[in-house]
Amino acid sequence: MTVSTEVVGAARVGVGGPVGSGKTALVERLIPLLRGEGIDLAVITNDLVTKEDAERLRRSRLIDPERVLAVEAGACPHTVIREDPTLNIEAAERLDAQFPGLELILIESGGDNLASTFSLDLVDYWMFVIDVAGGDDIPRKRGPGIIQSDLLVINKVDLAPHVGVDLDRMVAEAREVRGGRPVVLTNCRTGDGVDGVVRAIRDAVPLGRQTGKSAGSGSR
Ligand SMILES: Nc1nc2c(ncn2[C@@H]2O[C@H](COP(=O)(O)OP(=O)(O)OP(=O)(O)O)[C@@H](O)[C@H]2O)c(=O)[nH]1
Repeated sequence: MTVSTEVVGAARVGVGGPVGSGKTALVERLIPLLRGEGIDLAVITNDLVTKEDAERLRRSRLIDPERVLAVEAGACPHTVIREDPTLNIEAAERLDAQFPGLELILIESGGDNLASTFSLDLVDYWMFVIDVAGGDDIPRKRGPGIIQSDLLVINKVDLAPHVGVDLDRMVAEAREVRGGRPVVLTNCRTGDGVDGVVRAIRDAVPLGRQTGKSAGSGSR
């Protein structure tokens, strides 16, 4: 049997995590690094009832403002990335149609709780961003975002000494509950560690979305 591998759009990478963990800050750091690697990029943001994150990215001038689309998620941020991702899928298809050759779309979820996950109908790969100020017991709580994500990003490592967090223990526990799947440490204030997120994406996600085979870690 011949398997078709026609490219039908950009690869889609989800960025989820609790409120204020640094998802937008991470996206702001990822954009120049990914573009610097020559990747044709766009971004979708999800906010509750505003377009604030999209407007922040457009204002930043890190990327052509037309390449940033906003989805208003309503009361339940996880609904539009998991139970019914239609709005996000439509936004991704609009970007694919508007920018032929688009290779990668970052889809930032609205801030949610430790249980939020992405539908593999929407994304090829997703990361979950937590921060050390949320407490070093967060990995031990084994929320689905922490366990199931393709990549766990522990952000705000600069704050560890200020909030009494034992970073080594936090990372060890995160690795243990994730069964060895990747964990990256970042400081999105300075950009430290963000190159590790780029490497993880590049290692796991074929650019462009292909029919006939599953991309990244999940099939859609
Ligand atoms: N010290 C420190 N602050 C950070 C870091 N990353 C983000 N912040 C700050 O944390 C706050 C929240 O960052 P955002 O990027 O808005 O977080 P978010 O996850 O997108 O927030 P929501 O979309 O509201 O869920 C901001 O004041 C950032 O400046 C970091 O690595 N270190």
